[in-house]
Amino acid sequence: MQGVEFIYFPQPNVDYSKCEKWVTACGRPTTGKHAFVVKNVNRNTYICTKHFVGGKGPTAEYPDPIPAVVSNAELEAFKRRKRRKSSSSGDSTFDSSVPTTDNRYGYIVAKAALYSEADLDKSIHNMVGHALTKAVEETGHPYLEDSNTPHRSVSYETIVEAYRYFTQLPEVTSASIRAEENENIISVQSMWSQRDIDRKEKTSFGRTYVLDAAKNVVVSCSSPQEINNQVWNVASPSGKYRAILRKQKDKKGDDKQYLEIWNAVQKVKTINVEGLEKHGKIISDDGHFGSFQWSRAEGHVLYVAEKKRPKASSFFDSKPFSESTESKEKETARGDEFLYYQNWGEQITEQSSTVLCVMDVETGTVSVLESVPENVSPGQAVWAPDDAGVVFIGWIHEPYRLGLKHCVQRRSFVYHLDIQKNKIEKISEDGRAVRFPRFSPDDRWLVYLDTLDSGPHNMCSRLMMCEWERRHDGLKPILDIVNSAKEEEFPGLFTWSVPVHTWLSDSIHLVLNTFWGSRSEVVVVNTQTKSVVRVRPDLASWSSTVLDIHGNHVVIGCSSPNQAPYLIFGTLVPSDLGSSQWLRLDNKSEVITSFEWQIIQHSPSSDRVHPKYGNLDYESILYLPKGSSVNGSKPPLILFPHGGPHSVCDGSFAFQPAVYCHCGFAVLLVNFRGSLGFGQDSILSILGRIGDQDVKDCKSAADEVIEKGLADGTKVVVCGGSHGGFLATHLIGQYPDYFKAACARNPVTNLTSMVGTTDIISWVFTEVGETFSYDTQVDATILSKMWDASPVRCIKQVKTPVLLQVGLKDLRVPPSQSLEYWKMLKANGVPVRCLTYPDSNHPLSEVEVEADGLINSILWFCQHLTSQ
Ligand SMILES: CSCC[C@H](NC=O)C(=O)N[C@@H](Cc1ccccc1)C(=O)O
Repeated sequence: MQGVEFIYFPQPNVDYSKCEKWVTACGRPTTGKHAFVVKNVNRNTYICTKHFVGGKGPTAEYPDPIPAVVSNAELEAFKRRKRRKSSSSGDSTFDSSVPTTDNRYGYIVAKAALYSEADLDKSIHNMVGHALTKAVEETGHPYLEDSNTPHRSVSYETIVEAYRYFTQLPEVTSASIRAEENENIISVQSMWSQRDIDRKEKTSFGRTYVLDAAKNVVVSCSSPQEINNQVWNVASPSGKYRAILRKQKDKKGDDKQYLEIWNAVQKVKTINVEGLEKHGKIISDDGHFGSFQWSRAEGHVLYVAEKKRPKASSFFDSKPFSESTESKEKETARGDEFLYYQNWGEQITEQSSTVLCVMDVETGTVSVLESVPENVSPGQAVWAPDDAGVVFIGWIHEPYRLGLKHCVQRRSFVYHLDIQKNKIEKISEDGRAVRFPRFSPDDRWLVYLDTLDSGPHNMCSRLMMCEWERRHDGLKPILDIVNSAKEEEFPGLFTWSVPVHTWLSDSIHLVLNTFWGSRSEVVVVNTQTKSVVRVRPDLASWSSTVLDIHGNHVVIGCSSPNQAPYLIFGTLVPSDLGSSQWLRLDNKSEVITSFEWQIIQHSPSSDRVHPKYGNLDYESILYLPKGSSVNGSKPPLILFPHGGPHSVCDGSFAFQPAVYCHCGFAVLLVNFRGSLGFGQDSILSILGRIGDQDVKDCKSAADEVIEKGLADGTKVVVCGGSHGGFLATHLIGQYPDYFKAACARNPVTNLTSMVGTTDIISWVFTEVGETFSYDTQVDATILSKMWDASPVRCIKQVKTPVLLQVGLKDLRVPPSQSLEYWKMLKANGVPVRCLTYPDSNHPLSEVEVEADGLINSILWFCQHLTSQ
């Protein structure tokens, strides 16, 4: 392995003079806050091999380190001096018994290190960079190697190899900032997720960066450490304690949860929360119900759990009913063994009714807050000022629950529960759906997001605010719905999440994430002037997402289609955002050299202009294999529309298109009208027009790319999941000669049969332009609209071979949608192959399933691109 290695530093108690010599030689400051002197050296001190002439560590000729940052001229001078002096130091030469360091990752890293951040970053950079370069060098673009006979040049081994290279790129999942006692010293704890195809799972690992905010430098960075069983890990406001919720299998193999309290040096206690039998499972950070928060006084932890269910027993269970068992007996429900508990749909099947719980850290006792109305499932709870109560979101679950995943419009309220007075009040307006309540650092202001409580499953949000003490005087929108926006203007707030800490220290500015065209942007909102300003921490990355805020410090995840995620730390100056300071925590992650990408703007042709909303432009992201037009051979094209339809391809690093493009395909991700980030009119424009407007937007985007000569119009395939699969199956029905192959993951194929089976019935009504209410019945007129919008309508035209990928546990688009389509294709003599994944639900995102689906799709495309 090329690159940097780390070796142990000589220990003062073993060889004081060598230690002292090395300390001086490596040229670190010996005074000031970050002084490096002999007394700082301990068993965890390492030195990077780049500190030695030759860059490979101590040699007989150059046994001692030199400062890391030396110019070539300085290095030559050092060598000359050394030659003149000859080797007269008397020091022992390199001791081969130096203990080896951790090399689990194929390169050697140190735990607490004496090295420059750049050194470590270079080693990672090299590792990933070499891997990818090697992949292209050794395998070429599998498809492009011989574009006339691609089926011969591509083997699954080649694709597997390419797949493996991409699994080396971790994705950041969260980060939190903590200030040490010395306020300039900041630590950033980051969590990452990485595919491990051999273990068939995603592994999580943590890395901690220690920064000197005043000097804007990274002081040290821990090696990655795998952390797989933490459900929550949250620091107390002072940073003195941590509450960790851990899941662990018991001897029977059942998942158990334990709540642990840690101080700076040790675990203080473990509470077997399930053993207390107060509630069901504590809910994780699921983006819907879950929250886990210390009280300001640090005496309590607030969390959300599934409600305890009464024990059900059979009618024939003949336990004697005695005095001593009376109270227990009352808790059991005879004949309820098979009672149906409705859940919250796709991927939220463990939640039915939730409860708010408070754990007393001192005593380890748990109280379930009882005053939440019966028809409400609470979640996203935060402590109210003075810890006197809690503020939470309550979703109304009567008359029945509609799936919550990817659906922001579910009827809900912001509630305040005064714990002492046991009094509950509604804060938000009626007729709305609300999310993410957040108090300002001075506890004066409360903000949250709201949308209509009906209509499309995602849309433009309002940012609402009230002054807490005067909350009864009303709420004001800080950001309102934006119907349409000109180029570069703010298109409205479109977001799936708001960081737990979202305010800057002045309690005036908020930092939020939003989709802005085909991009994820971080914006600073001034709640007084209502201005919205984008902050772009790094011009080298296209998309950014704020992960945590502390004071005026922010940590932001950055990436681009061809750049793996990395972190940037920033110190914002709210009055002059342009002078904010940025610091890259990881060295620039590898730019994937096998492809390039660009944004393409589209204006619908005059026949496609919306009758009500007029001209609405849209965009797409085109990935192009590098060198694909060499010798005039154009790459085949994968048209890849997103699902939703109210979602967006935001230009952050995306695994699937990256693998496709690395394998030699041009990939076109289309943000057709109806996507997030282009104003509310764009969202509304598609309602009643799915299967038509969106289909034409995608087809014409592909036409434009082909007309520009960027891809081969005779080699076009299409793929997509869910609504993207709906578009793929529509496209092959409406343009039977255009596509050589199609791949659809859990596609919506027939709305008339899906309306009774999906967890989000409302979607079917809304998207065909009908109003949904819980008691609406489908009649012949509505059914015919649904039929007209369905891909099965054009089944007779389909000629394109179809690969179906089906999660048998999908609640969103039930497998019957794919299987119904499969039967029709079979009956009509169209080549079809169907992969069913027994334990998968809608996204097919389990590592093994994702890999199987991805590789099969590439092989399917290659097979049918050549068999004409
Ligand atoms: C009744 S199925 C509707 C299709 C589904 N829409 C919402 O869930 C869909 O297309 N799902 C997308 C997931 C998604 C949806 C919204 C935003 C981001 C992702 C898919 O599986 O790709």
